Amino acid sequence: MAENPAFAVQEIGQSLWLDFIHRKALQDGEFQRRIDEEGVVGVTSNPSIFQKAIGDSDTYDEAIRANLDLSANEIYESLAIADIQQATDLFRPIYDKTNKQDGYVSLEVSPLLASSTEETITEAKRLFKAVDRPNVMIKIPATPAGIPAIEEVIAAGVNVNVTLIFSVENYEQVAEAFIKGLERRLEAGESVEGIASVASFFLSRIDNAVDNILKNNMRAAQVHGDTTRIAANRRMLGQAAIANAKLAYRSFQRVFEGQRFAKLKAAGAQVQRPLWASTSTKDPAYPDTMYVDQLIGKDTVNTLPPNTLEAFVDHGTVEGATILRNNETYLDPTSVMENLAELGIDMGQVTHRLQVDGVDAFIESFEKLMQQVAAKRTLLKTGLIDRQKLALGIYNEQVSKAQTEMDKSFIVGRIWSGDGSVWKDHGPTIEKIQNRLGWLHVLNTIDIERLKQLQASIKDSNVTNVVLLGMGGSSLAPEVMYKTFGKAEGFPELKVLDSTDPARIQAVEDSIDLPNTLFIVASKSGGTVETMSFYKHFYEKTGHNGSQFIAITDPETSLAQLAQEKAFRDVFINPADIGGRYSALSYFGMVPAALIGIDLDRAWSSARTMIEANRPEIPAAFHPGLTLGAVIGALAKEGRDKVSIFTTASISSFGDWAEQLLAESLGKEGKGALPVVGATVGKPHDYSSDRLFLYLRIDDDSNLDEVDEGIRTLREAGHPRMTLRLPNPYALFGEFFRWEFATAVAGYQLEVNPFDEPNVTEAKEATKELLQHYQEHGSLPQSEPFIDGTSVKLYADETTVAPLRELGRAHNYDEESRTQVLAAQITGTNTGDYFALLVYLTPDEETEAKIQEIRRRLRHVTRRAVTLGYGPRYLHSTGQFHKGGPNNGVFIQITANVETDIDIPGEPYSFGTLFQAQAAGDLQALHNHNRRAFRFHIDGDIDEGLQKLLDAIEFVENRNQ
Ligand SMILES: O=C(CO)[C@@H](O)[C@H](O)[C@H](O)[C@H](O)COP(=O)(O)O
Ligand SMILES: O=C[C@H](O)COP(=O)(O)O
Repeated sequence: MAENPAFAVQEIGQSLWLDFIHRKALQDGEFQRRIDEEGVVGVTSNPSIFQKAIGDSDTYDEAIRANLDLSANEIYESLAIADIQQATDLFRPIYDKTNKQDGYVSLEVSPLLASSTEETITEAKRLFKAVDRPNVMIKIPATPAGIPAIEEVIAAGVNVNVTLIFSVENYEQVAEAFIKGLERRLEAGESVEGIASVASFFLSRIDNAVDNILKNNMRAAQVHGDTTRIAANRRMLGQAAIANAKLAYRSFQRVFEGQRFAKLKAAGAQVQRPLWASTSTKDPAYPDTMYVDQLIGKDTVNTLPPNTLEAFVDHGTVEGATILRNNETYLDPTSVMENLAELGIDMGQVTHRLQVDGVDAFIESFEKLMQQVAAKRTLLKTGLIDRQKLALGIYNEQVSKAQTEMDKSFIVGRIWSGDGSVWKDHGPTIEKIQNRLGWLHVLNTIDIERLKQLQASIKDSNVTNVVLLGMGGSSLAPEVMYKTFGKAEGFPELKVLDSTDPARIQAVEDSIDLPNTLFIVASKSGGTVETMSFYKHFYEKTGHNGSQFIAITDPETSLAQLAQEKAFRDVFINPADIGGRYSALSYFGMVPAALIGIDLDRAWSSARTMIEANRPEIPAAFHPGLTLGAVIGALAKEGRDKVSIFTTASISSFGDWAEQLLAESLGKEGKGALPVVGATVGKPHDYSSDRLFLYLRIDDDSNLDEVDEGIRTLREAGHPRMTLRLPNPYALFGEFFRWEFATAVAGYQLEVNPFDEPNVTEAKEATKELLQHYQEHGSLPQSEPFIDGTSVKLYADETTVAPLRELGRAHNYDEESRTQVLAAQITGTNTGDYFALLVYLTPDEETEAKIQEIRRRLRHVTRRAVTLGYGPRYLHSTGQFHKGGPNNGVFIQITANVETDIDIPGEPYSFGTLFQAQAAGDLQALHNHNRRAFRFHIDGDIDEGLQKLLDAIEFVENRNQ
């Protein structure tokens, strides 16, 4: 007997078929290898198999792309038929060699037709013709509607694989239908030769169902302490399926060795072989080849999924025609059935249910596949798949694992259905999260027609400027839009005011034509101190002219009320379930977009395309939001938690928006991924191994080649990278959504709630207390600098200073030298640390250039990530991460004296005092979290002061050389 069990069974008269199909395996030689080495002589497919092949892989993308105008069903059919044809051609030599006994490939009729005889008949004949190969078998279920169809289709000369058979009675109906079909042919004078059929009898599902009942029985018997009953039930575990198949085989022998069939046989008919299906063991307690070893018999087929086939080839046993025998483990089938009946198990009922469920499961797979194909078609039409490129090197595996896990946990579907438990297990947080998912539904909640009317009313009007007053999520997206698109012809300019620095407020005021300016007061809460202070200032400046104001806020906020009282020009009430940083596509982003003349239809269509491409039907492997989120989350978990975002020139402000989204959503509970934005692309040696690079590029942007080159060099040096190619700037409206979705997904990965910002309020509270002190004492509290130079003073708490002194000593630094103390801090960081420059200066050109130089040099010297944020703006963005994220930040707060000041109408403090109190409040909050933070206060010329910081960096650089 052959040594390989897969060939040995053939000698007993059993054929092994493969229960699997996939284009890749057809093309890369896997099928041929299985024919050659594993004795495979046929193939079965079903809707679940095609769902996995077509729906869950990218192998078919090219073929789908070539058929984008077809319906999902037509696309599926063209793919399936092409695979079946390729497989039939591959197995044709076997078909010829075995004289039409083997070499068949099965294709199932749509499971949606399982309850209609007529439609099944038509469909089976149509598919048989469409595949157009003699060795194809059309699969028809053995349902009540299927049985008459089988007879009819056999009579028409079609090869049939009857599927979903679970009971012996049903098997006998199938055999009867087959024989009748052949008899009709004989009667009609037609040939019965070469018409092949198999009857697919399912195994593991029967054991699954019966074992469940037995185990329930055992639990019940346990309650009564009935050990005899427990034992009787236990003895029957794992017996039902094999016993049932053996009984079916007896029927087979009776029918096909009987007189009636003899006549057909004489006319050249083949027997309808029983085919064992559902043969992978589902209960890991059972041997993985039990449905193969025990069911070997002449004139049978066993169709095996790849794993089971491999297991059988590896360690299967072939001990003759086991189907005819019993042994100590697998008992006599008749007695098994009697025992099961005695234990109250009605096999008729069990098998009937299994067939009904089986049809349903195939329908489910089929429908899922249709949705996936439709979604894939949409996705391919958008070009999004081709435009997202992962180059993650060794991290590929983690990311695909994360994708698979999320697919299995239905994360995308659960997010879309508003399931807050995706992020938190239980408790009131779930409800809070559920009230933060409105960004998913902007297409239904934002009234674009109303925005178009607003747009029309502004175009060519006397409004020359729009000033947006708002912080963080209420201002960042409009800023990106204006910086990217500018203003369209006939529309006003947009200025974003998000700083309490009096010089900046003055600069805005000086740059506008006040009477012709429209102010947008944008605040979700309606109570943000900066925003409302700006409002008070400009409301007074306009001479209390409410018609120069528009409010964007949540329902029933004090701002909504104010807008009504002061007769604002317009009020946009935003859905309350959209959090600030997820509000780009809500009124917070779209009202300013309308006012600067952005093409709203184009913007909305870009957003819509992306939103649809993120629907649950899109498989995890291609899902744009899930993929980006998986990359960010999985790499952060691997220590690549500094997310450097680079863009080409025209969309360079996108990073500021994404920075808030990622930092504030993920930086909490000591975890997070730190966005690093606005930096120049460095050389590989500027970075250590804590980076992930995310690159957004516009296809024909001005500096494309330069950035491409820089990024390529980083990738070649082994840094992981994901590139998102955008066809034009309007694609940003889609990106807003992709990044929001991705952030929600990364929040799931990092097990944090991505919709709250628990640590932002701490700086606010500290600021409030300082302002209270100011009110009571006429000045902000003063602390003692630990280095008191003439042009620069350094302040910090003892937790920050003590280790610095120690480090300084180790390096023989002068404890009183500012440069050397700073140098100690610059030198004294650990792997994974980052620097944050928190700048409370007015960013004129010269200052900005110097700060950028500091940033670049600091990165170069330390290879640490260096972030840059202007206060108080960053408080509404990275401020959350600084305090809530991991304690690996070193904070250098840069302040200066306020030269000119502006009063805030109705408040006892000025903008200048507020600005200073915000800096001091944040420093205090950082210290409260034991962060290494110090204040670098410039007392005099800014440029000179900043030079001192550069000197310290240079000092370290020189020491390093
Ligand atoms: O019907 C045939 C062969 O005719 C098979 O393709 C059959 O559908 C499969 O073996 C089963 O669906 C697999 O079932 P299971 O292992 O998932 O329980
Ligand atoms: O990111 C949001 C900012 O903290 C501002 O909040 P707000 O919209 O309630 O004014």
